[in-house]
Amino acid sequence: MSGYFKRVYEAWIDYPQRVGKVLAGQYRIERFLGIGSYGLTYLCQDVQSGEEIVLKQAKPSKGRLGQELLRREIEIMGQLNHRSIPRCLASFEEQKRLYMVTEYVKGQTVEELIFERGALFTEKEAFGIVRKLMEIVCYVHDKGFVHLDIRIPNVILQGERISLIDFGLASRLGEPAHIDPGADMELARRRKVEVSSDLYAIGHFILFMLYSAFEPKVPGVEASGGWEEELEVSPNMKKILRKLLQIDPTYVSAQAFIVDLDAALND
Ligand SMILES: Nc1ncnc2c1ncn2[C@@H]1O[C@H](COP(=O)(O)OP(=O)(O)OP(=O)(O)O)[C@@H](O)[C@H]1O
Repeated sequence: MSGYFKRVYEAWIDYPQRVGKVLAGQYRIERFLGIGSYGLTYLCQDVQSGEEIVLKQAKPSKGRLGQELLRREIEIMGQLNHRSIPRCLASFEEQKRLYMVTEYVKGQTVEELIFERGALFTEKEAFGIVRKLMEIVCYVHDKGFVHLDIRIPNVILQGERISLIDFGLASRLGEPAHIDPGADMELARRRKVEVSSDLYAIGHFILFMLYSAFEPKVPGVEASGGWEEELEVSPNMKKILRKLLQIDPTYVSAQAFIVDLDAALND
């Protein structure tokens, strides 16, 4: 199939289901939340309990691979039980399509806060948020998994509460990594099934928050030295960031990072 027809075909089969449709006789679609690499996500109402829930469907164009990845996500989420991770409530198949039902997390993603609401994070706020995030990340690691997709769209804030969502790429530690042989170094650092991949992703997560408050000294002119030149980061936090981002030898565990983080936060 030519590239053009493939794209048209995929857009057609991946077209979101209509608002108001009831799936499994229980979940009424209220709003289409988004389409990711492998799934379509809806906000639904559970007509039995009245609760809002999130329904994730494997992307039809991804065929068996999409179904397999969703099955994996269901299996992993079923092993996680933490108040800051949406619980997997059910899964079902309808018309040969697999669905996962999870709790709906209210609030805004860090991506929405920065890019839609214009939120500005100070260094203290950014590292304070990451300190809370690390409690969730440590729980995931202690359970024997890595998330592998810690990014600003996957962290939701609601007041003081913080949640980590989207376990679509999560893997069990020790499993082989699924890295495309053509992947660049950046992607390989994020996708290796190792704790360091989550820490590397957290380094970038922090940079996004710090850049929210960044104003170039000369408007429109980028510094050549990247974040180390552009951002005003305290020496302790800079050392931490260099380790997270693997510029300096990285942390051996999430716990080792937390020790440094706590020391810097209490400085
Ligand atoms: N449990 C949840 N509670 C609240 N919002 C959620 C939940 N799960 C997903 N979302 C939201 O639904 C939207 C789509 O999410 P989803 O994870 O399917 O795709 P994505 O993040 O856009 O892409 P990808 O899966 O490729 O990372 C996002 O805006 C996300 O914030």
